[in-house]
Amino acid sequence: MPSPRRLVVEVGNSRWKAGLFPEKASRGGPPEPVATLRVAHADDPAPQLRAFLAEHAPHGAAAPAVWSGVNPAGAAALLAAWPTDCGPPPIELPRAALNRLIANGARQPERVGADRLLNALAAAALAPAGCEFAAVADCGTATTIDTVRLPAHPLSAGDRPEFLGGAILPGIVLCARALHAHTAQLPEVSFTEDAPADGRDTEAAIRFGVLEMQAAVVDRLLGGWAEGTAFQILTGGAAGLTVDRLRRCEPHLAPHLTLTGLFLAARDL
Ligand SMILES: Nc1ncnc2c1ncn2[C@@H]1O[C@H](COP(=O)(O)OP(=O)(O)OP(=O)(O)O)[C@@H](O)[C@H]1O
Ligand SMILES: CC(C)(CO)[C@@H](O)C(=O)NCCC(=O)O
Ligand SMILES: [K+]
Repeated sequence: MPSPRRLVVEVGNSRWKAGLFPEKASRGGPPEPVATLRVAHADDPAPQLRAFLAEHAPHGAAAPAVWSGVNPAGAAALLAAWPTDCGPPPIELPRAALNRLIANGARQPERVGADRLLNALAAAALAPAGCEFAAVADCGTATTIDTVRLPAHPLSAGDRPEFLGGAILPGIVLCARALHAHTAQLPEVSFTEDAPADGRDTEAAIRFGVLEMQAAVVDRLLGGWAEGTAFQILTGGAAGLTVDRLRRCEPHLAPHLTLTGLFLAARDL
């Protein structure tokens, strides 16, 4: 019988994401999901979750599944529609559990989004030994660019990573939507890998402007913090569209960073 897999679910503002992780930690490097799923809140979760688990956890996932997130209404809807033939609905990662794993240097620590703290936790696991700081850009509905002080002695129980705060700005879709909502002539555009963003028509000019704006902020903050010595990580749904436009920094791409942070925290429950 293969080792069981742990299901974790992160509830974002536009989508929820699930990750299946091997229950037993592999030696070397932070845990990576064996499979992931991204579903828009507007979609019925049941069919996609059933198909995902049937394919990637045919012997059932280890209980309990754990969720965390920044969108209480989205989480309530997901839990209400959870197909119980897939196992009991996930339990919420208690904030206290997260607080045990990561110190929080924010002025109002309880207001910091769990996704930002989970990213910081995963960044600390991912950063090479000897780094003093990590910086994480997460390009989602909102984009966040945060810094983390890394523990000098990761194996000593009292030495935790510390979330230091950062920037919150609109993600690429929100930027484009705001242009459409507040102008007479600008259309709503979508961002796909093959849609032109070369500025040669109205849609392409909006994509060009918005993507360059995101990349410029990521470049400036990720590349600038701690004089560029922080370990730099890029994640989120729009990371792939952003990375090629960076000029100054070459961040480590970690598409499932938040899920890795959630698995680390869930494993510690
Ligand atoms: N297939 C795709 N290719 C490129 N970019 C995408 C794709 N799907 C979504 N995006 C972009 O990713 C962003 C959403 O990212 P992500 O899935 O990380 O966050 P989310 O669930 O929308 O929000 P949250 O920040 O709350 O987690 C949007 O800006 C969207 O344009
Ligand atoms: C900033 C977002 C929207 C990013 O997903 C989320 O982390 C959030 O709602 N945070 C609450 C405010 C804060 O983190 O300070
Ligand atoms: K996010």
